Parts: sequence; structure tokens; C-alpha cells
Amino acid sequence: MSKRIYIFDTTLRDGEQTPGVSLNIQEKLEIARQLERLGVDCIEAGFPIASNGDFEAVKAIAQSIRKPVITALARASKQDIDRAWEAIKFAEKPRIHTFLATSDIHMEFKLKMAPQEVKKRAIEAVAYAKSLSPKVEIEFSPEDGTRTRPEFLYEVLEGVIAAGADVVNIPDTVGYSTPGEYGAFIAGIKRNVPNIDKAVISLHCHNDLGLAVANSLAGIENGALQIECAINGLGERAGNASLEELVMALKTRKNYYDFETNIITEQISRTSGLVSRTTGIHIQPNKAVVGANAFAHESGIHQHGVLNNRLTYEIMTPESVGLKKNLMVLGKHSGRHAFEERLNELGYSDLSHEEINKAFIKFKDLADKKKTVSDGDIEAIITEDIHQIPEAYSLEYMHISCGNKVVSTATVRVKKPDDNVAEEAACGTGPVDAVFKAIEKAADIDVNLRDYFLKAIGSGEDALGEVRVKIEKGSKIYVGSGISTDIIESSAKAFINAINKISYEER
Ligand SMILES: CC(=O)SCCNC(=O)CCNC(=O)[C@H](O)C(C)(C)COP(=O)(O)OP(=O)(O)OC[C@H]1O[C@@H](n2cnc3c(N)ncnc32)[C@H](O)[C@@H]1OP(=O)(O)O
Ligand SMILES: CC(C)C(=O)C(=O)O
Ligand SMILES: [Mg+2]
Repeated sequence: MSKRIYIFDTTLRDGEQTPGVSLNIQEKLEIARQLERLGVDCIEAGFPIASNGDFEAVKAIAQSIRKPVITALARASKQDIDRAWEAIKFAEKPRIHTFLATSDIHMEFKLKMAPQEVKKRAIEAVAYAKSLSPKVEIEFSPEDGTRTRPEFLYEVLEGVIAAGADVVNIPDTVGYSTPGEYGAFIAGIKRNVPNIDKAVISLHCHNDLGLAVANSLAGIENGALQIECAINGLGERAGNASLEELVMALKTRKNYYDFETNIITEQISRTSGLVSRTTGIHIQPNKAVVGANAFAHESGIHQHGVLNNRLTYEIMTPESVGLKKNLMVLGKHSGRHAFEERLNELGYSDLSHEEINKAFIKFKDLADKKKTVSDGDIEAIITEDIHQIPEAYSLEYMHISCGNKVVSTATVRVKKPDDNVAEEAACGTGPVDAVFKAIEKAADIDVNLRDYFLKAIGSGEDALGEVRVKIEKGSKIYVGSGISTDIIESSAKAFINAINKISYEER
């Protein structure tokens, strides 16, 4: 049987200590609800003594989130512990997390306390917190644990466990440890703290040297059962161990680690996106698991491999973290296989070998000038350089009436292949829908809209809106694109462009 690892999420406490981040009650509640859906075992909801707002947020989470353990942080002081308890006492499974630094440097220069005083204070804090309720769990952290003299640390841990600590958390507060060292440190605690079997060992690694995940993995290999981590690796300075990286490492390398977590990994992308949007902290594109490029392939050799069998270059599936599919990015490193695949997806499955060759050369020329080549660019290559579709239908005029309290209406005048002009009006669920319906009537054609995609090109007042539509007629898909500073006009142009392709094929 695989050993179960408990995931303690500290996005709402240490994660909120990320410089520039401050979450209000509603934001914390929304993230907590999503963390519950993700399946974390424990949510560290905040540090109630820090502010009234944080107190209220922790209390709201304790009152409404039922499945995970809800934890509040408190210094080793009665005042902090009372405030933490006031906030979490409504929780189904409440936990007080109290901490006190034990390294020489922190004791001497920050706390200005002698080691024996620190030990006494830690034990008193745990005993007091434990006395508040039979249902409360107590976690104790010797802050700056990894820079603490081991013999002193063993003494403190033995004392707090005897006083009632259910969990002892060993923080690498300043991210100084290395995997081998941290693993041995945890093994030393297991060997040298006589009552360690009465408590769960927890890990809390910071990422100052980029080793937080590696250190946490080394910690569980040496007997720890709980990992403290944060979504997107948020946290003080360089952050905490990233939840998604840890969980996916355990899942993907189960053959090596053989540990289980309760995390529903398909919720990872959604959680990561919510935390990024709410905190305003963007995710770097090459971030493992949740970065925009984590499941994207640009090089021709890789794309060719993945098209034949995903396992050639993907060690986990995009679906396993809740993404729909991987991404083939077309750029200067891409090859013919991926290019042809994209042509097929765009509906150009009937190009001749020569036409594909010609289009591929154009594509490579363009890729030398642009970082990535969009579907719209490929459309332009095919329509302007390969197909040169005649403009059988064109938009002469359009008028839109819309607003939040009126039915959207569009009037269009469309020039037809026989040079006659048709003017039609239609209502729709919005201005784009209305304009599409009016064009369908004017062009006397019946199609289904399958996909609509809008992208801004440039920024500021003169930015352009590029629209791409996929419409279906019979069993075939036709793609159209249009560009304008007015997104309704881009939409109309894209729709007519697709209709022109139908007309060209049916001529
Ligand atoms: C490693 C970590 O992540 S620890 C958590 C860090 N998180 C935070 O600090 C975020 C929230 N913090 C805050 O809002 C404030 O710092 C507060 C409310 C906790 C305290 O504010 P203040 O009373 O103004 O004190 P300040 O922050 O300037 O200094 C910290 C005080 O706590 C003391 N202290 C630090 N750690 C502990 C501890 N674990 N137990 C008891 N006292 C402690 C310090 O010695 C200092 O005491 P002093 O005021 O007697 O000199
Ligand atoms: C409060 C403790 C666990 C902490 O965040 C740290 O030491 O990094
Ligand atoms: Mg920390």
C-alpha cells in the first residue's frame, strides 16, 4: 500500500506574504472553496492577529469550508493564540499553528531570548493552545528550523510533542537547505526525538535556491507525512514549494516515490488560474505544470514526435491537470508535419503537394519575421498566396443597434456575386450574433457557427481586433478571418470571408 502524504496548503497565509499581495475576505473565501475542490487536506487560512480583515477572512473560511482542516497561524503568545482560536473555533476540524524561531541567529538578534527561554515559551504556547478545546489540533514550527543546532531542535521538539503538538513542522525558512541535507535532517529528527512517533512530521520549504520542491520530496522520503506548499509557488521572497509541482511529481513518478495524495489533479489549472488572477501575480510561461508553455511544443522534431505519440515528449497529459489539450505553437522551429496538421485543422485538407510546399516556404519566411505564426497568418498565406479566393460577397454597409436593455439589431448591405446588392436586418443575442444572422439572410445561405475567436492586435486606442470564425455547411468546416479597429466589423468581415470560401468551392 502506498503511503498517504497530507497536502497542507498555505497559499492564503505564506502565499499572501508574497510582496504586493493582499486578499480580501471574498477573495480568500473563493480561493478556499477552490482549494476544497482541489482536495487539499488542510488550508492555512491566515494569521488572525495580523489585521481585523484577516481575522474575519479566517473566521469566514472556518464557518463555511467543511472538508479540510482549517488552520490559523499564531506567534508563541497567548494573545495571538486566543485570536487564532476565536477565528477558527467554528471549523469542523480546527488547527492552531504556533511557531517560535530556534536558530541561534534568530534567537539572539530577533527574539533576544536565551535558548532555554525559547524552549519554555514554545512548550507553554503549545500547552495553552491545546487547552482551548479537545477538538483543536496543534501544529508547532521551530522557525528557521534547518539552521537550528540539531541537539537543541530535538529538545524543543520532544518538549512540544509532550505538551500536545500533533504536528511538528520543520521549516527551511530561508530556503538554505539542499535535498540531501534536508532529507538527512528529517531522518535525524526521526532518530533522535524520543516521542516523535506521537506526532506527524511536516515540511515547509522556501524556494530561495529553487530547491523547495526537491527538498520537500527528500523530506517525505525520510519519513515526513505532511507537505506545506502554495499554489503557483507563492510565498515570502522566492516563495514556497509549489503545490502543483509537488503533486504532479508524486503522481507522474509514482513508480519511484510510491506516495498517494488526495489531490484531484484535474482541478490544478483552474486553481492556478484563479490564484493568479486574484493575487495579480502572473505565472511565468515556462513554469512547470501550470505555465502557458508547460504543454506547448514549438520545435518541428518534437511536434512530429508528439503527433505520432504524445509520450515521446510529454511525461504527463494536459488533461491530467485540467487542460483540454496540448498546444502546437507554429514558429520558426516548426516543421512540415505540424504545419500540415494545422492546415487540416483549419479545414485545408484538400491542398495539393505543390500548394503545401509553397505555403510552407511562405510560412517559414513569415516565422523568421514573427515570433509565432497565428492561425490568422496561415489563413492569410492560403487565401492570399495559394487560394486567392475571389471576393464573391462583400460588406458594403452595416448598422448596429445594441445596449444592455435593448435587443441587438443589425442591418447589413451585402454585394452578391451577380453584383446585385441585398439589404437585410436581423435581431440576435448580441451585436455579433445579429450581424451574422443579417449576413446569412442577405447572402441567402444557411450555415452553423462552430467557433468564434477574438484577439487584440496591439494595445491602446488604435489596437486592432482580429476575429476568426469557423462555420459549418453540410459536413465541412470553413474558416474566415477579418481585421478592423471595430470588433463587430472584424466579425462581419470574418463571417463573409468564410462565406466566400463556400461560394468559391461551390462555384
Ligand atoms: C517565517 C514566517 O513567515 S513568520 C510569519 C510572518 N508573517 C507576518 O509577519 C505577517 C503578519 N504580521 C503582522 O501583521 C505583524 O508583524 C504582527 C501583527 C504579527 C506583529 O506586529 P508588531 O507587534 O507591530 O511587531 P513587529 O512585526 O514589528 O515585530 C515582531 C514582534 O514579534 C516578536 N516575535 C516574532 N516571532 C515571534 C514568535 N514566533 N512568537 C512570539 N513573538 C514573536 C518579535 O520579537 C517582535 O517582538 P517585539 O515587538 O517585542 O520586538
Ligand atoms: C511560520 C513558519 C512555518 C514559516 O512560514 C516559515 O518558517 O517559513
Ligand atoms: Mg514560510
